[in-house]
Amino acid sequence: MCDSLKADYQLCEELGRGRFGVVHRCYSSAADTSFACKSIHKDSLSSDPTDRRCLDVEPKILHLLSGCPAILRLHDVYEDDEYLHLVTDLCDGGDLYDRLSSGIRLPEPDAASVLNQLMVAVACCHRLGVAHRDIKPDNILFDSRGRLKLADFGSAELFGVSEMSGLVGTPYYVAPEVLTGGEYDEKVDVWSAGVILYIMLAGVPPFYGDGPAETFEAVLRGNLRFPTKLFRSVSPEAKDLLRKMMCRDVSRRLSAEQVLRHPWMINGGETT
Ligand SMILES: Nc1ncnc2c1ncn2[C@@H]1O[C@H](COP(=O)(O)OP(=O)(O)OP(=O)(O)O)[C@@H](O)[C@H]1O
Repeated sequence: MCDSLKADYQLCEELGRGRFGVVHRCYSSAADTSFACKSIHKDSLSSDPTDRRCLDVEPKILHLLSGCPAILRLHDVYEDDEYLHLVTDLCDGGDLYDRLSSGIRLPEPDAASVLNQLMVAVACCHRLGVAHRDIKPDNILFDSRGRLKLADFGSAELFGVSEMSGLVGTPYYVAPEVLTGGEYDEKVDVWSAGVILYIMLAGVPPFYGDGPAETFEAVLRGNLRFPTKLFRSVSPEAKDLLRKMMCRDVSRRLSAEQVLRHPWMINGGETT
């Protein structure tokens, strides 16, 4: 354990474990507040360059985004021979994955409130030249007051400096242009957020198959459908927004800012 971390924070209970490390609650007596401390064990990262780049990229990008609302804020970074420790906002209100995992469907105003906070975060990333590239319910956390915090920037990339390419993301949420192997832009995040909106309203993802390969196939070739059984009570305005977020033609897909200005968002999901 890093001495300078111990001097600044008291390490408390474990909150969870990921592939590369463990997350604890930590308490700062100076600030009289609790934070989360993610400790990444450097040896647990394979020699895979994609895994190793998380060590560099995540703290740099979180630092760059530190003024953005609705993004997990990085407060401190500590490093020793074995570990990298990232001290961030504490999100003890759970994540969107847990809220949706029972196939629960949210009323439109609740879905609009989640999407609004998510798109404020995404629009801020895009203004600063950052594409998240792995937007999914597990990476959408809530603090104790229920405020949304977009997390996990280990797959994020700066665009504008060079073109983005490479297969990153998670099967249900990945945009089709990522799968075709060419270059793509930050609108991959709008597609993923559209998939999340669909799941919030329908309780199931728009594209899925038996296993990742079939899901990729469905993302690449499937039509966006609104089965009557699931969408009978969903408003035409919400369906219009879904079509415009999951538009295969990237030039016609809405930007994050345009999503925030869509009538369904402006009306907070309240329809007449
Ligand atoms: N800021 C936080 N506040 C509260 N709990 C957190 C916070 N960050 C992570 N956690 C908890 O710790 C667990 C592990 O988080 P971590 O970011 O290491 O991995 P992950 O994103 O779940 O998985 P992976 O990194 O393997 O893709 C999470 O599932 C969550 O329960």
